[in-house]
Amino acid sequence: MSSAAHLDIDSRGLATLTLNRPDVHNAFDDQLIALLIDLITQARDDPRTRLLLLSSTGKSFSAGADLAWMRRMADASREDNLRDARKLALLMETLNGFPAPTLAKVQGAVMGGGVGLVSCCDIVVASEAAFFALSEVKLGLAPAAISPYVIAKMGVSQARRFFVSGERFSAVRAAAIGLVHEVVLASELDGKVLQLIDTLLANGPQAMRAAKQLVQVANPLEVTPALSEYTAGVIADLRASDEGREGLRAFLEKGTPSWVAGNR
Ligand SMILES: C/C(=C\C(=O)SCCNC(=O)CCNC(=O)[C@H](O)C(C)(C)COP(=O)(O)OP(=O)(O)OC[C@H]1O[C@@H](n2cnc3c(N)ncnc32)[C@H](O)[C@@H]1OP(=O)(O)O)CC(=O)O
Repeated sequence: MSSAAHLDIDSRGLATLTLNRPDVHNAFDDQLIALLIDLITQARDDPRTRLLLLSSTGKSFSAGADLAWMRRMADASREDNLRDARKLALLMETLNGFPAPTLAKVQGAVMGGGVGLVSCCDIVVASEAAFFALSEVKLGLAPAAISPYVIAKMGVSQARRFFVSGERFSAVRAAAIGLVHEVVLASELDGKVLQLIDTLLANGPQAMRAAKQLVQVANPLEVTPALSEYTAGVIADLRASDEGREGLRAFLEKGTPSWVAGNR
C-alpha cells in the first residue's frame, strides 16, 4: 500500500513533501496529520535540507480535514475529542515554524485545512484553475485550528468575510488577498515551481533561514498555548454538536444539511 505522504530529500537540499491521498482530494485524517508532522520534523532535522516543497498527487492540493475522521471523533469522549483536535494545531505550528523556506505548489481544491497548510508556507504558487474555500461553516464546523495562520495571511478583513461565508474563491482572488503569490496556467505550474526552486537554491542557505526568521521576529505570530487550546476546543465542540453532526452527515451521505432553526 502506498503511503499517504512521502518525503524525498535530493542532493541539492530540496526536501519534497508530497500529500498522497488523491482518492479523497488529499484530505487529512489523524494518521496523515501524525505522518505529516513526522515528515516535516525529519526534513527540519536533516542537515541537507535547504528548502521544503509541499506538493500533492491527483486533482487537488487538499480538501482539508477528512470529514469521515471528523465524524468519528464526534462520538468520542470530550477528552479524546479535545486531545485529537490538538493534533491539527500541532501540524500547523510545525509547518509554520519550519526554519528553512517553504514553497507550496497548489492545484484543484484548496479547502478548509488545505487553506491552513498554504497559509503556513512562505511562497505559494497556484494553477489558475485552483479554487479555495474556508468551507467549514457549510459543514456545521469552523476554521478553528487553522485560524491564526489564515488570518495572518489573508488579513482580518478578508477573514471576516470568508470565514462566515464559506464561499469558493479563485486563484486570482487568492492572490489578490495575499494567500497566493503567483498564479500560472495549469500547464506552466511545474515549470514555474522548478524555476522558483532554482532561484531559492542559488541563495545562501543560512541567509535564507536568517531572512525568514527576520520576518517572524519583526512580525511575530503569537499562537499561545491558550489560543491553541481555545481553537482545539472550538472544533472539538462543533463536530460533536447537533449542527456539526448534521453537516458531516449531509456531506458523507451526499445530501443537504438541515439546520435547526434558531439564532444560536
Ligand atoms: C481544518 C478544519 C476543518 C476542515 O478542513 S473541514 C473540511 C473542509 N473541506 C471541504 O469542505 C471539502 C469537501 N469536499 C468537497 O467539497 C469536494 O469533495 C471537492 C474537494 C470540491 C471535490 O469535488 P469532486 O466533485 O471533484 O469530488 P467528490 O466530491 O466526488 O470527492 C471524491 C471523493 O473524495 C471524498 N472527499 C472529498 N473531500 C473530502 C474530505 N474533506 N474528507 C473526506 N472525504 C473527502 C468524497 O467524499 C468522495 O468520496 P467517495 O467515497 O468517492 O464518494 C478544522 C479546523 O480548522 O480546526
